[in-house]
Amino acid sequence: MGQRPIYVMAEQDLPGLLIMGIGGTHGVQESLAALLKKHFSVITMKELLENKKEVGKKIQCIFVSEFRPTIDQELLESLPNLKVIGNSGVGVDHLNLKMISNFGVRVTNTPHAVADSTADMGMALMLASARRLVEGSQIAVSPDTNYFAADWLGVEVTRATLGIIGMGRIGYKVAQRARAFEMKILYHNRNRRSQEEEQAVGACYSEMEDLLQQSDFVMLVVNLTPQTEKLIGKKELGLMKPTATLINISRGAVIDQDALVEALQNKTIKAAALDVTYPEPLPRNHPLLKLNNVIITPHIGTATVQATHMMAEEAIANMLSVLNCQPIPSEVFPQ
Ligand SMILES: O=C(O)C(=O)CO
Repeated sequence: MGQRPIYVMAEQDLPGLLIMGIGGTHGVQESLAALLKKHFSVITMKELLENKKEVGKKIQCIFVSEFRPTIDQELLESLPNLKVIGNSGVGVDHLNLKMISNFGVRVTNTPHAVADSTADMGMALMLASARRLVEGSQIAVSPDTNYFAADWLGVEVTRATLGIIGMGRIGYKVAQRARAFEMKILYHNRNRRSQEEEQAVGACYSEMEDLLQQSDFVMLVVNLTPQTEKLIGKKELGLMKPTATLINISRGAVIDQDALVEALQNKTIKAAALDVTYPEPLPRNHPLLKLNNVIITPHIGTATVQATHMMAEEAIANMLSVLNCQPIPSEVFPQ
């Protein structure tokens, strides 16, 4: 087959792309915008709102940034030529997939680009909690210099038991990392991994109950769906060891937060390390913020230079596939 000619399109001929985050471009760094501009005629929310009728017609794609903005019926009605929403990130719980598909619009996500950075975050939270990094850092910079390491004993992650709930791409990457720490790895997932995949990381499939009872660290890596909402509640927390730590890198709503506060206050479990909460950010008077056995980070699982770029690249590839009627690498369907 001969090589296809490459057409360089003039900017005005590029497909219109609306970039959505807070305030349109906010959160989409300059270099990212430059990357998107290579393939699309980039339109901000401000520009759309200034001239909905004319600008709305040009938009064929929406790039949804990590700020997870709301895409409602009114917006979709104003974009008659919209074909695809390219979500930058794997979780699409902020999108009403059924409503969007009723408009004949495809949704794509970026499961490959997020996997390493999110798995790293899970490990970082586990280590930080086990070794009391946040408390240690606060002590080290406090006016009190009269402290002893023996007062700040942590626990070792090495050779501890890790229970991974959700063994998709990210969960599996966590297992690969945990193997290097010689951890005993249990996992629970809708679908069991193949024997080869289990053996490659030394992970054993486990029922939820057993996993919760045996693990020193329980890490949540599931998607938020109606089936996983409040997956971890009072009963599940009650099954965990009093010495165990709960780590969440999925979505806040996967945990019944009131039950978690109670479990942490009553020392039903030892600690929690959360990159995600419900809502985000938590109200400043939320009881979780007052507990010293909790580490909370502001949903930064994919907040790395590399992941941000890879996510944009994966989203671009997805959106261009839709526009060019080619197989779509990562399409999300309504359940
Ligand atoms: O990819 C996502 O959806 C994330 O939230 C990563 O933290």
